Amino acid sequence: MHEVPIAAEGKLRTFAEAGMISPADFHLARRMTARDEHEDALLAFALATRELRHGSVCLPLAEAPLLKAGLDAEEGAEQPESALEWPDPASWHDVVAASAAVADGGPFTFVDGRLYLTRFHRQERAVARALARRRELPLDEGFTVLPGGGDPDEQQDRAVAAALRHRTSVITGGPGTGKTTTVVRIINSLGRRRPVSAALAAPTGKAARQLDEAVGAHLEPGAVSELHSGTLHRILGKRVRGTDATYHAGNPLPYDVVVVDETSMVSLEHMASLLEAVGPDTRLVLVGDPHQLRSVEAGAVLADIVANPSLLQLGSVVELRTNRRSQPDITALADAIDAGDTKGALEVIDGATAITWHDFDGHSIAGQPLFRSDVVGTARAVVTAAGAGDARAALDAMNRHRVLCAHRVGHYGVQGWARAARDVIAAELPEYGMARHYVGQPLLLTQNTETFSNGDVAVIVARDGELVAAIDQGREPTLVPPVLLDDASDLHAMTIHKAQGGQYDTVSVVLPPPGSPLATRELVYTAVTRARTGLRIYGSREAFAEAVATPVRRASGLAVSS
Ligand SMILES: Nc1ncnc2c1ncn2[C@@H]1O[C@H](COP(=O)(O)OP(=O)(O)OP(=O)(O)O)[C@@H](O)[C@H]1O
Repeated sequence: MHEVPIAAEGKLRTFAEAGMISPADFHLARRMTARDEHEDALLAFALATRELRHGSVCLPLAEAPLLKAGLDAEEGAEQPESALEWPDPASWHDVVAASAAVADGGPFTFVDGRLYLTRFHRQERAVARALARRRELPLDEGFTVLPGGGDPDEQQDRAVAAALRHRTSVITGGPGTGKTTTVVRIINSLGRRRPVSAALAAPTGKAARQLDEAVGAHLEPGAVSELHSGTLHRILGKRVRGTDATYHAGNPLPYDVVVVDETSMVSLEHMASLLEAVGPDTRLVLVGDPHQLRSVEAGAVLADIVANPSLLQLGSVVELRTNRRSQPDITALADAIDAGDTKGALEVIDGATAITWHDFDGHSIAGQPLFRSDVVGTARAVVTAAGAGDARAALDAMNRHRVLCAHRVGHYGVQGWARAARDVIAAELPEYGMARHYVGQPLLLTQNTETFSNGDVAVIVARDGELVAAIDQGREPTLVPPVLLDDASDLHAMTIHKAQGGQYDTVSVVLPPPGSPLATRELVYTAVTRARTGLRIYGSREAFAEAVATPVRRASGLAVSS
């Protein structure tokens, strides 16, 4: 049974009962519109705020009847969605267009059949305008593409050439396709003429650090005069959330080149701030994998640009396709998932040696023999290294195997699988999990502080007879007293969302149950591409097929504008 706002009547009540709008959507829509607002207009406004919550920038009104019950729907709907009575399309359009809420200065904006919250429409226009301005900038023909050190790769050559030639370029590709390698070549090629100042940005502190390490280690001497790296927030000079950025149109970023990694996770709002702050003389290189899960907040600008490359100059969007890191079966599976080819994906799974399928219906996690050996083997290696005080080796051992779940709670979720893992390990390793902190304890940090970022990983190690927490921050882990990590969560399992940007030798993916609103193509793609050499999939074939057939819909005007 879905929560239904008491004040909802008539059509709004029916839609709330069906899980199509939440009480928050209803109240927000009501608060922003007139008391006597037409019922159908109110429905459109409530659906637009719901879609925003789910990551879309706008609601294309004509597509509203295709919407499914909310992502936060946990149980079956009282009213099946199919029984809902949608307003007649033409009169619905007219009623919304006539509402005072979409008039100039109103809280909503209705253009070309797309209904926005005005704030997001403004951000989208700002992104579109900035991209259009940058599309008019001259091409730079004078740079020479430096050869890469590895095997010939035509796409990588094209990507380097595109970034040298165009002020704005986009380099896409899955894990291991050479995105970082290409960024190094771009900066080295630019630096041949004169040393360049460069900023390396990413949506998370962890991704920014990884980029900094991977790129910094391979730059040619003298290629850069200055190299800054950090979260997009930090690079823009936003110290605290909500405060004004140091860099903006009136005070542009002082770099020759700005590289943004993991751009798929950048929201519309952050992209608007970034584009505003990048001056015409600064080269902008957006790097990422548009097939992954999107940003938590609204917008999917990277995917929009890939869907509508005319937003940029011709030839400035390049896709890298050769994965040199992951085992070929895993790459083949990722390709089939990405293509929405369920049958092909299942064939890859059945014929693969590196991938195993395990039917799981929500019962007896601990009864899965491979799960037992995966988690016990990993824990044994972590505990041995941690007991010997070798923090680096303990953290590396943690990357041997990772359990990734779609859900947070329940039998299919992180909670259930982490508990099962702890129990299975504790039965084999004495003292394991017996205290608040113990040798070999794997932790996921959930806060941003001066020392560490949300998403960082740590392990408890023994040093000189005491327990210390070693945070994985590059080659040299940072050591802190465990008490500083009191908010950390147990890392015997983690969500697929949190695993974005990371890779592990072997990954156990726990699919959501059939019918879960979380089951999407991007979720499964993100999960399987976290694996380098081995992949176990726990779930039902029905749930897998359902997810592969369900690409995430994120509506925006950018993807369709010209
Ligand atoms: N042309 C090439 N020839 C040989 N090896 C290559 C080539 N390009 C990349 N590699 C190697 O493939 C591996 C993956 O490359 P890289 O780290 O650049 O990929 P990526 O797309 O940035 O991966 P991720 O998204 O996971 O960070 C690295 O070990 C890199 O050295």
